[in-house]
Amino acid sequence: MFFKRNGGLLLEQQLSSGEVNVDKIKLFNSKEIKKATNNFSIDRILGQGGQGTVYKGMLADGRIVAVKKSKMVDESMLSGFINEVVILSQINHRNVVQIMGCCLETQVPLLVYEFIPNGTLSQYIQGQIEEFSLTWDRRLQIATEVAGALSYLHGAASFPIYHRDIKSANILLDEKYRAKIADFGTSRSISIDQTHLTTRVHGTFGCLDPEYFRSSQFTEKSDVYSFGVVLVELLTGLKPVSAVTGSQEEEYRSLATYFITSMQEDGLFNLVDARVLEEAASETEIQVVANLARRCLNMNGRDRPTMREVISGLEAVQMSRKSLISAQQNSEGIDFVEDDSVGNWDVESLSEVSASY
Ligand SMILES: Nc1ncnc2c1ncn2[C@@H]1O[C@H](COP(=O)(O)OP(=O)(O)OP(=O)(O)O)[C@@H](O)[C@H]1O
Repeated sequence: MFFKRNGGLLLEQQLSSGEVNVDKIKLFNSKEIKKATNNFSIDRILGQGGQGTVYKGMLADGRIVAVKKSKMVDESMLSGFINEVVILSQINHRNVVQIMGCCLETQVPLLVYEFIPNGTLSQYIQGQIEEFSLTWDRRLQIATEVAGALSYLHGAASFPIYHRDIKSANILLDEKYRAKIADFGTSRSISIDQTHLTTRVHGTFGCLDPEYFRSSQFTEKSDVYSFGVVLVELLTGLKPVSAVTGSQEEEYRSLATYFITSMQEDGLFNLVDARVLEEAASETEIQVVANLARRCLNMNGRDRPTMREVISGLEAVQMSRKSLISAQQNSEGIDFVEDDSVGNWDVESLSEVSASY
């Protein structure tokens, strides 16, 4: 009965139509999941989101998993769950969280993912996890990884997939602090939704493309906008939306607007996180990343870069840094391994290319 009510028939239909990668999706039984999560014990809760609660669990074979339990039952939310199964089953990318299967024979549907141990990017940016602060190199690496995953979703997968809710709270960090994009509940693939038109606007305030908000037309450039907000968070260490202090009524400031205005008024460096200012080898590095972020946040989607362009901008900064470190080690007489990918990057060549980013 629950299997039917939780969209099991819809999933079976997708399975038989070949839209779901059957090898990747295991249908778990409820006993297995109850045992794995110690009957959904409170001390196993990893986090709570709009769609439900996520628990840590251990399967009988010893694998550690994250189990998302929906907080519905509202019929309209069911499609979000099945949607996430269908989309994730088709994605194979090292920077996208892997789905392992689902369980539909419980009162509410359950999704089972690989467990990602180091929390969310937003927790680090906002200093909620104090024992580890993100270096400038790690921030650049995370941004490049997320950009790589989005570029894959937009173009390299067998058909385009739009995430539609990119934000630092949906970027998980693994044991080596590598990024994994999570939460595909509202994502869409073009093969499922040919029109790209949606009646309900999905996304998160502060991270949502204003053009999509006006038109209800979601494009790959809407994900690019949300990525721009993440890039600004990494540069500044600020939240996407924050309450304006001292205001009588509830007033909120959008980081994207604040950032663009500050750049226009030559105030970029007042906004940049202290750690980034300290660790960047030159202001040009920060300027290149800030210019990229500004372009991602363009009001007009057509004027935003593709994720591919964003990757080459970020890689230019990373290569310039690597090249600088090699040169420093060389001048200090430290042995270093020649890295051909680095090339002859220096601050000047980065300055030259910075205009194009
Ligand atoms: N695979 C995972 N491994 C470890 N922790 C996870 C995993 N998936 C989710 N979490 C934790 O659970 C929290 C909520 O997850 P998620 O954002 O997917 O839920 P949601 O209900 O869909 O949220 P949203 O409000 O963004 O729609 C995350 O912020 C994270 O802390």
